[in-house]
Amino acid sequence: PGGVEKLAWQLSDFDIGKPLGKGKFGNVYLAREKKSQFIVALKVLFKAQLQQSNVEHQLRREVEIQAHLRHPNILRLYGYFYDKEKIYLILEYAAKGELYRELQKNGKFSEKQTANYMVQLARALSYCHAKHVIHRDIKPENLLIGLSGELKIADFGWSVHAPNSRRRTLCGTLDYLPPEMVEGKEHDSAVDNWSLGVLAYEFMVGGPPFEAPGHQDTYRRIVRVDLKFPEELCLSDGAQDFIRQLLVKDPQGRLPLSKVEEHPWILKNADEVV
Ligand SMILES: COc1ccc(C(=O)Nc2ccccc2)cc1NC(=O)CCSCc1cnc2[nH]ccc2c1
Repeated sequence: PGGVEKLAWQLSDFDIGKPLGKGKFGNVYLAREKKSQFIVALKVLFKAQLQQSNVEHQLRREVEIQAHLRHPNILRLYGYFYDKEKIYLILEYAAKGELYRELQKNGKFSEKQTANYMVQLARALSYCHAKHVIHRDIKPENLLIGLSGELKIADFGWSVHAPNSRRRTLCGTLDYLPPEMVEGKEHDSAVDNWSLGVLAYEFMVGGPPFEAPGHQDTYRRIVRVDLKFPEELCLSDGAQDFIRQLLVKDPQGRLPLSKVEEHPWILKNADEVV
């Protein structure tokens, strides 16, 4: 009967389409829920692999966190179901795909495009911080683009409740991590403010600010906040000031997310506040 909350989803409720991506724990497929014809992304995770990597608790926490997040710039997790060997995540489908492909294709974004993305990210992160969720992994690979070109923070493999000092296994790139995290210190939501600055730099310059040949070199550049703007790029003073206000060693000294939309460079370059 209509209106009765669906008890549990199952695979036969969906038509499976093309693969959207291959992840560490499983693959993602375009899918359509048969009754409603609603398009989703179905992420298939293998229980065995999750157990081997001992990340079931992380997935459980993430599903718990995601269930309460509803924001236009945060990719939705609509639900999940499982069978004997797999867990299926029913995710929002971002029709315009992965942001880093855009970045690779164009090399870099304009100051206007970047300012608009900064506003959207600041709103999504403010929303998360209000719910005491810090993302800690804001990088181009974790950003998707929705049908109307809006940004969606898409991967919550590392979101935790703030404050947190759990040492993050530095397997991924250090490029987006703030000094306090690379130094393994206690960190709070200000880590996301730092990442916003790294992203703004990467969007307008085409590569992350502290890129270096090796881990150690990147580490040193981050803890020294060794920030340089390529002369030939003629990045506007406003853009440089915006980035400098976020890439501050002292977490408390970083531009608060609530002040991002008031920054002169944002006011000048972002489209009217919707
Ligand atoms: C809210 O989102 C997520 C929530 C949880 C997880 C996850 O896997 N958690 C996990 C897994 C194992 C251990 C611990 C935690 C992943 C995502 N998000 C994505 O994976 C984004 C790309 S898949 C979707 C999607 C959409 N729209 C697209 N358009 C083009 C490609 C594409 C791809």
